[in-house]
Amino acid sequence: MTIGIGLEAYLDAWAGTDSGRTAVASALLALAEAGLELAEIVGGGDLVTNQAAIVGDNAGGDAQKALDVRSHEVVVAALKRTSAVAMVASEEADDTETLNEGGLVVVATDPLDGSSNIDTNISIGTIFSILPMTETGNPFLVPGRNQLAGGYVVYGPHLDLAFTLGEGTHVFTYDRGAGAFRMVAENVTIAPTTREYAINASNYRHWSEGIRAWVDDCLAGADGPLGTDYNMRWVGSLVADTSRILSRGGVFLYPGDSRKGYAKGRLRILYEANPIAMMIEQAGGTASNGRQPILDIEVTELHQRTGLVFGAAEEVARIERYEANPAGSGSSPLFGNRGLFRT
Ligand SMILES: O=P(O)(O)OC[C@H]1O[C@](O)(COP(=O)(O)O)[C@@H](O)[C@@H]1O
Ligand SMILES: [Mg+2]
Ligand SMILES: [Mg+2]
Repeated sequence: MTIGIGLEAYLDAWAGTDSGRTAVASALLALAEAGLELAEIVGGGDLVTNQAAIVGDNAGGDAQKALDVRSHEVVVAALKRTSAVAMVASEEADDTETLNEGGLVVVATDPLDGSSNIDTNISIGTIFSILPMTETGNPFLVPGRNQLAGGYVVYGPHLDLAFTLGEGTHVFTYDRGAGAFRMVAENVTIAPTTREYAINASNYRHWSEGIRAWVDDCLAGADGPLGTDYNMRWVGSLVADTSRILSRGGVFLYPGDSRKGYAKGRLRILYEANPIAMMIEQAGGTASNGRQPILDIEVTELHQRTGLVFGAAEEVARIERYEANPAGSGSSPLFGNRGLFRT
Protein backbone atom coordinates (compact mmCIF):
# COMPACT_ATOMS: atom_id res chain seq x y z
CA MET A 1 0.00 0.00 0.00
CA THR A 2 1.36 3.42 -0.92
CA ILE A 3 -1.54 5.50 0.42
CA GLY A 4 -0.12 8.76 1.77
CA ILE A 5 2.95 8.78 -0.47
CA GLY A 6 3.86 12.14 -2.04
CA LEU A 7 3.53 12.55 -5.80
CA GLU A 8 7.24 13.07 -6.48
CA ALA A 9 8.31 10.05 -4.43
CA TYR A 10 5.67 7.94 -6.15
CA LEU A 11 6.77 9.01 -9.63
CA ASP A 12 10.47 8.61 -8.81
CA ALA A 13 9.88 5.04 -7.72
CA TRP A 14 7.72 4.33 -10.79
CA ALA A 15 10.17 5.85 -13.29
CA GLY A 16 13.42 4.41 -11.88
CA THR A 17 16.18 4.90 -14.44
CA ASP A 18 13.99 4.39 -17.52
CA SER A 19 14.26 7.47 -19.77
CA GLY A 20 10.76 7.07 -21.28
CA ARG A 21 9.15 6.78 -17.85
CA THR A 22 11.22 9.70 -16.56
CA ALA A 23 9.84 11.85 -19.39
CA VAL A 24 6.26 10.87 -18.51
CA ALA A 25 6.93 11.60 -14.83
CA SER A 26 8.40 15.04 -15.70
CA ALA A 27 5.36 15.89 -17.82
CA LEU A 28 3.04 14.80 -15.02
CA LEU A 29 4.89 16.89 -12.44
CA ALA A 30 4.70 19.90 -14.75
CA LEU A 31 0.94 19.36 -15.09
CA ALA A 32 0.65 19.12 -11.29
CA GLU A 33 2.51 22.44 -10.99
CA ALA A 34 0.18 24.02 -13.53
CA GLY A 35 -2.75 22.60 -11.56
CA LEU A 36 -1.50 24.25 -8.37
CA GLU A 37 -1.07 27.58 -10.12
CA LEU A 38 -4.55 27.33 -11.63
CA ALA A 39 -6.06 26.30 -8.29
CA GLU A 40 -4.87 29.64 -6.90
CA ILE A 41 -6.33 31.53 -9.84
CA VAL A 42 -9.64 29.61 -9.80
CA GLY A 43 -9.83 29.99 -6.00
CA GLY A 44 -9.62 33.76 -6.32
CA GLY A 45 -12.64 33.89 -8.62
CA ASP A 46 -13.33 37.32 -9.99
CA LEU A 47 -10.95 38.83 -7.43
CA VAL A 48 -8.20 37.55 -9.75
CA THR A 49 -9.73 38.26 -13.14
CA ASN A 50 -13.12 38.50 -14.80
CA GLN A 51 -12.85 34.74 -15.41
CA ALA A 52 -16.14 34.02 -17.19
CA ALA A 53 -15.88 36.97 -19.60
CA ILE A 54 -16.10 35.80 -23.22
CA VAL A 55 -12.95 36.81 -25.07
CA GLY A 56 -13.18 34.87 -28.36
CA ASP A 57 -13.87 31.50 -30.00
CA ASN A 58 -11.73 28.36 -29.98
CA ALA A 59 -11.01 25.85 -32.77
CA GLY A 60 -14.05 23.78 -31.80
CA GLY A 61 -16.32 26.81 -32.21
CA ASP A 62 -16.98 27.21 -28.46
CA ALA A 63 -16.93 30.64 -26.84
CA GLN A 64 -13.56 31.14 -25.16
CA LYS A 65 -13.65 32.60 -21.67
CA ALA A 66 -10.88 34.55 -19.96
CA LEU A 67 -10.11 31.57 -17.70
CA ASP A 68 -9.91 29.21 -20.72
CA VAL A 69 -7.19 31.40 -22.21
CA ARG A 70 -5.34 31.88 -18.91
CA SER A 71 -5.44 28.13 -18.23
CA HIS A 72 -4.02 27.39 -21.67
CA GLU A 73 -1.14 29.80 -21.02
CA VAL A 74 -0.39 28.35 -17.58
CA VAL A 75 -0.41 24.72 -18.78
CA VAL A 76 1.70 25.42 -21.87
CA ALA A 77 4.24 27.46 -19.86
CA ALA A 78 4.59 24.65 -17.29
CA LEU A 79 5.11 22.04 -20.03
CA LYS A 80 7.67 24.25 -21.75
CA ARG A 81 9.75 24.35 -18.57
CA THR A 82 10.40 20.62 -18.79
CA SER A 83 12.63 19.39 -21.59
CA ALA A 84 10.64 16.15 -21.70
CA VAL A 85 7.67 17.55 -23.63
CA ALA A 86 8.20 17.96 -27.38
CA MET A 87 4.77 19.32 -28.38
CA VAL A 88 1.41 20.35 -26.97
CA ALA A 89 -2.10 20.24 -28.45
CA SER A 90 -4.78 22.20 -26.64
CA GLU A 91 -8.51 22.75 -26.91
CA GLU A 92 -7.71 26.44 -26.93
CA ALA A 93 -5.30 26.42 -29.90
CA ASP A 94 -6.09 25.66 -33.54
CA ASP A 95 -2.77 23.86 -34.11
CA THR A 96 -0.11 22.03 -32.15
CA GLU A 97 2.82 23.95 -30.68
CA THR A 98 6.42 22.73 -30.56
CA LEU A 99 7.91 23.18 -27.09
CA ASN A 100 11.21 21.30 -26.79
CA GLU A 101 13.30 19.69 -29.53
CA GLY A 102 14.28 16.20 -28.40
CA GLY A 103 11.38 15.81 -25.97
CA LEU A 104 10.25 12.20 -25.68
CA VAL A 105 6.55 12.83 -25.05
CA VAL A 106 3.73 15.07 -26.25
CA VAL A 107 0.77 16.35 -24.23
CA ALA A 108 -2.83 16.95 -25.35
CA THR A 109 -4.88 19.05 -22.95
CA ASP A 110 -8.24 20.55 -22.20
CA PRO A 111 -6.72 23.27 -20.00
CA LEU A 112 -10.07 24.27 -18.49
CA ASP A 113 -12.88 21.75 -18.53
CA GLY A 114 -16.36 22.82 -17.50
CA SER A 115 -16.21 26.37 -18.82
CA SER A 116 -19.96 26.85 -18.38
CA ASN A 117 -19.47 26.40 -14.62
CA ILE A 118 -16.72 29.02 -14.14
CA ASP A 119 -18.92 31.70 -12.64
CA THR A 120 -21.19 29.30 -10.73
CA ASN A 121 -18.54 28.20 -8.21
CA ILE A 122 -18.94 24.56 -9.27
CA SER A 123 -15.97 22.22 -9.78
CA ILE A 124 -13.96 22.64 -13.00
CA GLY A 125 -10.67 21.06 -14.05
CA THR A 126 -7.78 20.42 -16.40
CA ILE A 127 -7.61 17.19 -18.47
CA PHE A 128 -4.44 15.79 -20.01
CA SER A 129 -3.21 12.94 -22.19
CA ILE A 130 0.47 12.02 -22.52
CA LEU A 131 1.54 10.30 -25.76
CA PRO A 132 4.89 9.23 -27.17
CA MET A 133 6.67 11.64 -29.52
CA THR A 134 7.07 9.98 -32.91
CA GLU A 135 9.86 10.32 -35.48
CA THR A 136 7.40 10.70 -38.33
CA GLY A 137 3.79 11.74 -38.69
CA ASN A 138 1.63 13.67 -36.25
CA PRO A 139 2.13 12.12 -32.78
CA PHE A 140 -1.38 13.20 -31.73
CA LEU A 141 -3.23 11.44 -34.55
CA VAL A 142 -3.07 7.95 -33.06
CA PRO A 143 -5.68 5.84 -31.23
CA GLY A 144 -6.02 6.46 -27.50
CA ARG A 145 -4.66 2.97 -26.90
CA ASN A 146 -1.20 4.53 -27.56
CA GLN A 147 -1.45 6.86 -24.56
CA LEU A 148 1.28 6.62 -21.94
CA ALA A 149 -0.83 8.38 -19.31
CA GLY A 150 -4.17 10.11 -18.90
CA GLY A 151 -5.49 12.20 -16.06
CA TYR A 152 -7.05 15.36 -14.71
CA VAL A 153 -6.83 17.96 -11.99
CA VAL A 154 -10.16 18.97 -10.44
CA TYR A 155 -10.57 22.36 -8.77
CA GLY A 156 -13.28 21.41 -6.32
CA PRO A 157 -13.83 21.55 -2.57
CA HIS A 158 -10.45 19.83 -2.51
CA LEU A 159 -7.74 19.81 -5.15
CA ASP A 160 -7.35 16.37 -6.69
CA LEU A 161 -4.93 15.01 -9.27
CA ALA A 162 -6.11 11.67 -10.67
CA PHE A 163 -4.24 9.73 -13.32
CA THR A 164 -3.24 6.43 -14.82
CA LEU A 165 0.20 5.50 -16.05
CA GLY A 166 -1.22 2.31 -17.57
CA GLU A 167 -1.08 0.39 -14.30
CA GLY A 168 -4.24 1.26 -12.38
CA THR A 169 -5.85 4.62 -11.69
CA HIS A 170 -4.79 6.58 -8.64
CA VAL A 171 -6.00 9.73 -6.89
CA PHE A 172 -3.78 12.28 -5.13
CA THR A 173 -5.18 15.14 -3.04
CA TYR A 174 -3.23 18.32 -2.38
CA ASP A 175 -2.23 18.47 1.28
CA ARG A 176 -2.12 22.20 1.93
CA GLY A 177 -0.27 21.77 5.23
CA ALA A 178 2.49 19.68 3.68
CA GLY A 179 2.48 21.59 0.38
CA ALA A 180 2.37 18.33 -1.59
CA PHE A 181 0.00 16.02 -3.47
CA ARG A 182 -0.45 12.81 -1.47
CA MET A 183 -2.04 9.58 -2.64
CA VAL A 184 -5.52 9.03 -1.22
CA ALA A 185 -6.75 6.18 -3.44
CA GLU A 186 -4.67 3.53 -5.17
CA ASN A 187 -6.01 1.26 -7.91
CA VAL A 188 -9.51 2.70 -7.86
CA THR A 189 -12.17 0.23 -9.01
CA ILE A 190 -15.53 1.01 -10.59
CA ALA A 191 -18.26 -1.52 -9.78
CA PRO A 192 -19.57 -3.22 -12.96
CA THR A 193 -23.21 -2.44 -12.14
CA THR A 194 -24.83 0.81 -11.08
CA ARG A 195 -28.09 2.59 -10.47
CA GLU A 196 -26.78 6.11 -11.09
CA TYR A 197 -26.39 7.86 -14.43
CA ALA A 198 -25.32 11.29 -15.71
CA ILE A 199 -26.73 12.84 -18.88
CA ASN A 200 -27.91 16.27 -20.01
CA ALA A 201 -31.57 15.28 -20.27
CA SER A 202 -32.55 18.52 -22.00
CA ASN A 203 -31.27 16.93 -25.21
CA TYR A 204 -33.79 14.07 -25.01
CA ARG A 205 -35.60 14.95 -28.23
CA HIS A 206 -32.31 15.04 -30.16
CA TRP A 207 -31.03 11.63 -29.04
CA SER A 208 -31.08 8.37 -30.98
CA GLU A 209 -33.94 5.95 -30.38
CA GLY A 210 -31.62 3.67 -28.40
CA ILE A 211 -30.50 6.32 -25.89
CA ARG A 212 -34.09 7.50 -25.46
CA ALA A 213 -35.25 3.93 -24.84
CA TRP A 214 -32.53 3.35 -22.24
CA VAL A 215 -33.30 6.61 -20.39
CA ASP A 216 -37.04 5.82 -20.54
CA ASP A 217 -36.32 2.50 -18.88
CA CYS A 218 -34.14 4.14 -16.19
CA LEU A 219 -36.93 6.63 -15.50
CA ALA A 220 -39.49 3.81 -15.26
CA GLY A 221 -37.40 2.55 -12.33
CA ALA A 222 -38.60 -0.43 -10.32
CA ASP A 223 -41.87 -0.46 -12.30
CA GLY A 224 -40.07 -0.79 -15.66
CA PRO A 225 -38.09 -3.46 -17.48
CA LEU A 226 -34.85 -2.71 -15.63
CA GLY A 227 -36.64 -3.50 -12.39
CA THR A 228 -34.76 -0.99 -10.25
CA ASP A 229 -34.89 2.70 -9.34
CA TYR A 230 -32.13 4.85 -10.81
CA ASN A 231 -30.67 8.11 -9.49
CA MET A 232 -29.45 10.93 -11.75
CA ARG A 233 -26.52 13.35 -11.39
CA TRP A 234 -25.17 15.85 -13.94
CA VAL A 235 -22.52 18.39 -12.97
CA GLY A 236 -21.82 19.80 -16.43
CA SER A 237 -18.07 19.52 -15.87
CA LEU A 238 -16.71 16.26 -17.30
CA VAL A 239 -13.90 16.18 -14.72
CA ALA A 240 -16.32 16.42 -11.80
CA ASP A 241 -18.68 13.79 -13.25
CA THR A 242 -15.63 11.52 -13.76
CA SER A 243 -14.40 12.18 -10.22
CA ARG A 244 -17.79 11.09 -8.85
CA ILE A 245 -17.79 7.91 -10.97
CA LEU A 246 -14.26 7.01 -9.82
CA SER A 247 -15.35 7.56 -6.26
CA ARG A 248 -18.78 5.88 -6.14
CA GLY A 249 -19.51 4.37 -9.55
CA GLY A 250 -22.14 5.18 -12.14
CA VAL A 251 -22.29 5.89 -15.87
CA PHE A 252 -21.84 9.10 -17.86
CA LEU A 253 -23.30 9.72 -21.31
CA TYR A 254 -22.76 12.49 -23.82
CA PRO A 255 -23.99 10.74 -26.98
CA GLY A 256 -24.08 12.15 -30.48
CA ASP A 257 -27.43 13.73 -31.28
CA SER A 258 -29.36 15.30 -34.14
CA ARG A 259 -28.46 18.94 -33.40
CA LYS A 260 -26.34 20.66 -36.01
CA GLY A 261 -22.68 19.92 -35.25
CA TYR A 262 -23.53 17.31 -32.57
CA ALA A 263 -23.59 14.15 -34.73
CA LYS A 264 -20.53 13.02 -32.79
CA GLY A 265 -21.57 14.59 -29.51
CA ARG A 266 -19.86 17.46 -27.78
CA LEU A 267 -16.70 16.05 -26.27
CA ARG A 268 -13.33 15.94 -28.01
CA ILE A 269 -11.55 12.63 -28.34
CA LEU A 270 -7.92 13.69 -28.07
CA TYR A 271 -7.94 15.65 -24.82
CA GLU A 272 -11.27 14.70 -23.19
CA ALA A 273 -12.53 11.23 -24.14
CA ASN A 274 -9.19 9.43 -24.55
CA PRO A 275 -7.57 10.32 -21.20
CA ILE A 276 -10.84 9.75 -19.33
CA ALA A 277 -11.35 6.42 -21.16
CA MET A 278 -7.85 5.26 -20.22
CA MET A 279 -8.46 6.11 -16.55
CA ILE A 280 -11.85 4.40 -16.58
CA GLU A 281 -10.52 1.21 -18.24
CA GLN A 282 -7.65 1.13 -15.78
CA ALA A 283 -10.24 1.29 -12.99
CA GLY A 284 -12.12 -1.72 -14.39
CA GLY A 285 -14.83 0.26 -16.18
CA THR A 286 -15.36 0.72 -19.92
CA ALA A 287 -15.64 3.71 -22.26
CA SER A 288 -17.41 3.58 -25.60
CA ASN A 289 -18.87 5.79 -28.31
CA GLY A 290 -21.96 3.59 -28.15
CA ARG A 291 -20.56 1.10 -30.65
CA GLN A 292 -16.82 0.62 -30.03
CA PRO A 293 -14.24 1.32 -27.32
CA ILE A 294 -13.13 4.97 -27.30
CA LEU A 295 -9.48 3.90 -27.14
CA ASP A 296 -9.74 2.04 -30.49
CA ILE A 297 -11.16 4.97 -32.48
CA GLU A 298 -8.93 6.39 -35.24
CA VAL A 299 -8.01 10.00 -34.48
CA THR A 300 -7.73 11.97 -37.71
CA GLU A 301 -8.22 15.55 -36.47
CA LEU A 302 -6.96 17.39 -33.41
CA HIS A 303 -10.39 18.64 -32.39
CA GLN A 304 -12.37 15.57 -33.44
CA ARG A 305 -15.52 14.91 -31.44
CA THR A 306 -16.95 11.63 -30.23
CA GLY A 307 -20.02 10.31 -28.50
CA LEU A 308 -18.97 9.21 -25.02
CA VAL A 309 -20.47 6.64 -22.65
CA PHE A 310 -18.33 5.45 -19.76
CA GLY A 311 -18.31 3.97 -16.29
CA ALA A 312 -19.83 0.75 -14.92
CA ALA A 313 -18.96 -1.96 -17.46
CA GLU A 314 -22.28 -3.83 -17.43
CA GLU A 315 -24.35 -0.66 -17.80
CA VAL A 316 -22.15 0.60 -20.66
CA ALA A 317 -22.62 -2.78 -22.38
CA ARG A 318 -26.38 -2.50 -21.86
CA ILE A 319 -26.41 1.00 -23.42
CA GLU A 320 -24.48 -0.38 -26.42
CA ARG A 321 -27.16 -3.07 -26.80
CA TYR A 322 -29.92 -0.44 -26.73
CA GLU A 323 -28.00 1.59 -29.34
CA ALA A 324 -27.63 -1.47 -31.56
CA ASN A 325 -31.23 -2.58 -31.20
CA PRO A 326 -33.62 -0.10 -29.58
CA ALA A 327 -36.61 -2.16 -30.73
CA GLY A 328 -35.37 -5.10 -28.73
CA SER A 329 -34.87 -3.03 -25.61
CA GLY A 330 -36.84 -3.40 -22.43
CA SER A 331 -39.10 -0.45 -23.25
CA SER A 332 -40.45 -2.01 -26.44
CA PRO A 333 -44.08 -3.11 -26.23
CA LEU A 334 -42.93 -6.33 -27.90
CA PHE A 335 -40.77 -7.19 -24.96
CA GLY A 336 -42.39 -5.34 -22.06
CA ASN A 337 -41.32 -6.40 -18.62
CA ARG A 338 -39.77 -9.54 -20.06
CA GLY A 339 -37.38 -7.45 -22.16
CA LEU A 340 -34.33 -9.18 -23.52
CA PHE A 341 -32.24 -6.80 -21.50
CA ARG A 342 -33.94 -7.18 -18.17
CA THR A 343 -31.41 -7.87 -15.45
O1 LIG B 1 -23.43 22.16 -21.59
P1 LIG B 1 -23.56 20.73 -21.98
O2 LIG B 1 -24.00 20.54 -23.40
O3 LIG B 1 -24.35 19.92 -21.01
O4 LIG B 1 -22.07 20.14 -21.97
C1 LIG B 1 -21.39 19.91 -20.81
C2 LIG B 1 -20.09 19.29 -21.14
O5 LIG B 1 -19.33 20.24 -21.86
C3 LIG B 1 -18.07 20.42 -21.25
O6 LIG B 1 -18.10 21.57 -20.45
C4 LIG B 1 -17.07 20.56 -22.40
O7 LIG B 1 -15.82 20.91 -21.96
P2 LIG B 1 -15.25 22.41 -22.07
O8 LIG B 1 -15.84 23.20 -20.95
O9 LIG B 1 -13.79 22.13 -21.92
O10 LIG B 1 -15.61 22.92 -23.44
C5 LIG B 1 -17.88 19.19 -20.35
O11 LIG B 1 -17.07 19.44 -19.23
C6 LIG B 1 -19.30 18.88 -19.92
O12 LIG B 1 -19.47 17.52 -19.64
MG1 LIG C 1 -13.83 20.03 -21.61
MG1 LIG D 1 -12.13 23.34 -21.99
